This record gives sequence, C-alpha cells and structure tokens, in this order.
Amino acid sequence: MTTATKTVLRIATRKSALALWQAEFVKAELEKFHPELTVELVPMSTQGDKILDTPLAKIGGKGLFVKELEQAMLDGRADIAVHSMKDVPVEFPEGLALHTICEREDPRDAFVSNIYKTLDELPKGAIVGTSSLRRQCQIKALRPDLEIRDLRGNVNTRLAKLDDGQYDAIILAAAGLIRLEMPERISDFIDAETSLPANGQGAVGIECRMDDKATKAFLAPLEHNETRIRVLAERAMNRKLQGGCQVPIGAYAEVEGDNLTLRGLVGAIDGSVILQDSVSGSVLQAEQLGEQLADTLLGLGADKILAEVYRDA
Ligand SMILES: NCc1[nH]cc(CCC(=O)O)c1CC(=O)O
Repeated sequence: MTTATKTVLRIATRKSALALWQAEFVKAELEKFHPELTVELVPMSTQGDKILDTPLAKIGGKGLFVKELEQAMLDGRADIAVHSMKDVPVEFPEGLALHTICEREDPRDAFVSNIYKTLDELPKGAIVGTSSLRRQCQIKALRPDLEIRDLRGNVNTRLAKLDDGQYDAIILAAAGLIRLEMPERISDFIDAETSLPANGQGAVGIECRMDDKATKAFLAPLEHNETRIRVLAERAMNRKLQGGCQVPIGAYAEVEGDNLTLRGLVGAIDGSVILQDSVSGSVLQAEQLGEQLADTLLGLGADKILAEVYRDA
C-alpha cells in the first residue's frame, strides 16, 4: 500500500498582472528547488485595488494593498504572500514577518513615451503621468516647466492611458515592464542621479507566519543576500524618516565587496527643495547606515518638508 504524501503551499496574491507574475515566479522557484511540493495561487482583491479613482496619498497608502493577503495568512487560508518590496509597509502585523528577499531586478525608473525618447526631449509644458510624489519632485526639480498629472492603476492601465494620448510620457518602474515582458515600452532608463529609486524598488519579498518553520525551510533557497542588505539599508532610512508609502523619498543602496553606499533624497512636491546625501560603510551595518542617513536628512530639514506633505495630503 502506498500513501501519496503531497505537500501543498498556497500563495496569497493580488490579481494584477504584475502581482500574478511575481506569484508565478515564486511558485516556479519553489517547485524547482522542491519537486515534492505543489504550489497553488490564491488570488484576491484588496481594498487598494477597489479604490482606483482617488489619489493614493488621500486614501492612506500601501497598507491597503496587503491587508487582505495578511489576513489570509493569519487565517491559514494561505501560507505566504509575495510583495513588491516597494509596496511593503515598514511594520508587520503580529505573527507575520517578511522572511525572504529575492534577487533584485533593474531598480531604475523608466521613461515611457510613444513620441519622445528621453525626459530631456520633452517640450516645454509637456504632460507627464505619475502618481509617485518621489518621481514628481525629482522631475519637477529638473524640469519645472513640465506638467505632472496623476496616473493610477496597474501597469497595463497606465500604459493604456498613455496610448490614449492623455499624457506625453509616463514614468514607471523598469522592473514591472521587464517582468511583464514589455521591455520595448521603455524609451529610456532614468539613472539614479536623475531619479533616485524608491526603497525596495525592483525587489520581491515573501511574507509568512513567523512560527511556520516548514514554510520557512522551503523559502530558504530563494533568499538573495546582497539584495537583502541593500533593501534593509533603504528601508531603515525610510522607517527613521517615518515615510509612509506616498512620500517624496528616494533611497537607493549599492554593494561593492563589503562596502555599502546608500543614497537618500527628500524633496518638496513641487521640486523647489531637494535634500540629498549619501553614506558608506560596512554591509554589516546596513540598517545603522540607513538610520544615520535619515538623521543627516532630518538635520537638513527633511522633517519640515515631510510635515508639509502629510498636512496637504
Ligand atoms: N507602486 C506600484 C508598483 N509596485 C511595484 C512596481 C514595479 C515593480 C517593482 O518595483 O518591484 C510598481 C509599478 C511602478 O512603480 O511602476
């Protein structure tokens, strides 16, 4: 007599194309490392997916996109949730933790247009779509003559609005377009000097129940140490600045050997003030370096800028 023992692992995921791609990616990785494992997707809609017509800053942020996924794990309806690290709040509900950080895709912002090849080429008064205050403040600082208009929705919705002619260009994360196999939509990669990426941009993280040892063991081979170090430094800076989701804050870390360099930026939404600095040190001090840089930015006046953003939101 044989008893088939099949272990099933369930992934809670949003239904957007990008979320599903990321969940499918984690499923494929898990099944590659653990042939005995069956991985199932549990797609669900979140609050954030349902409220599409209000600027994100006004509806309280990225927590809205993860609450339902987290409840599913707490209820045992799912074992893990896969997130874009950029969208993961800095704090977790009791009993859950971000256990795994996978290797980072291209972290840069992408300039996307059907007419113009680069940001520089845009004529005076051109309309640029983004709902990210971080992108907005950096573009405005560089090109005060451009008009920024809000752009919501998932990646495909945003591209459709560009193709409709509602914008001359839009800014998206390169990682999303690469993952969705639309690299040809990227007219130009915007370098970090021009637009400092958001903390965690391009990295995928996996959340699970803290006491779920079996799941944690399955996840172990998906961990990418260098990405973790970089994202830890970036998130530590944001945490210390008390940056929620919708904030004009950029944070980008790079690692060379044992050395980590973190760049940080806080800007006024209209681009009239941009505070930036960087810090370098041992990779073993990633989080301390993030906090140190946050303190430097606070010393330069970041608290005043952020207080204004929260007041106006
Ligand atoms: N805020 C939405 C979001 N969350 C993650 C990505 C892209 C992929 C990533 O950064 O990992 C995007 C789209 C975008 O900013 O254009």
